[in-house]
Amino acid sequence: MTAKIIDGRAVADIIRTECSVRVQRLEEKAGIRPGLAVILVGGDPASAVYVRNKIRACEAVGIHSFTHRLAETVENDELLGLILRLNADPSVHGILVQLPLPAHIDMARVLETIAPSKDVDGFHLYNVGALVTGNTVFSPCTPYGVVKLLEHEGIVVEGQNVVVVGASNIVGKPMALMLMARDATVAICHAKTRDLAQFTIGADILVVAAGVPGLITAPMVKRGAVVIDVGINRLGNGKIVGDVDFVGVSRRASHITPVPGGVGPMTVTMLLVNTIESAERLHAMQRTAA
Ligand SMILES: Nc1nc(=O)c2c([nH]1)NC[C@@H]1CN(c3ccc(C(=O)N[C@@H](CCC(=O)O)C(=O)O)cc3)C=[N+]21
Repeated sequence: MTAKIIDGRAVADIIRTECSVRVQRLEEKAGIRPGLAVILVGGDPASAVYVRNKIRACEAVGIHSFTHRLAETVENDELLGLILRLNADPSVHGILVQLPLPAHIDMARVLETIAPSKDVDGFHLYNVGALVTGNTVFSPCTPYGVVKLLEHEGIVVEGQNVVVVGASNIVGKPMALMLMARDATVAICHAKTRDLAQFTIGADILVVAAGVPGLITAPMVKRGAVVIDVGINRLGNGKIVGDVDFVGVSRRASHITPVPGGVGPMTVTMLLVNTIESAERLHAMQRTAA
């Protein structure tokens, strides 16, 4: 068997076109342009590239972007003060603080200061709780992107055995919750899991977000499985690879996502979707209040 390669850029393009239409409609009906504020602390080159990509993606669909670059040495209070001002700014519908943050910054405090109604990453505890209980406000962008990729490929989740490798707050845990909400049977594996292969071999759908290049090899994958690779690892030679041995696993899986060009472009796209949804929701709330 040779797997179908799921083209994340193509699906992202379709959704971005839908985004442009929604932005235009909001402009015509309500005179509102969705706005996203991105806060970047420090000069990490990878973060700078990601932020630039997010800004470019916003502009392409007509979302207003506001970038705030703060020094590596910024004090907690200054960052928190900026967030409070953005919370109160009616032209801002989404606030994203690029992670990771420098060690002296209290990340939990930062995430809890973002107004839940503008938390387009879905990292605020309120939004985490909403996701757990099935009252989702904002789905975290990467797992949301995976769900949309599966939908676009016509891959049924209900009743399937899904294994998520990686238990981070940003990907693994919300991914498991979102798939449970869609009636999959979900197991989560992590760095302390004994005999990882014993779990992965049973997966109809295998989602890998461990950050370990080459972690998943062909013998660990069931024939005909759907394999979603969330990993992004930069090797010594500058090459970017996922967590899955793409060539080997392609011979066993029915579908596989490449890196780059798989989940990554979807992450940015779902940020756009969340920002537009936020603008629509905040606008509807203001009308109710008026
Ligand atoms: N508050 C916050 N929210 C985030 O969503 C967030 C973050 N912080 N910190 C960093 C991670 C990483 N992330 C990616 C987004 C897009 C690609 C992406 O577009 N990748 C392309 C290009 C890969 C490349 O060439 O580097 C691809 O996979 O095809 C990757 C990674 C969002 N993150």
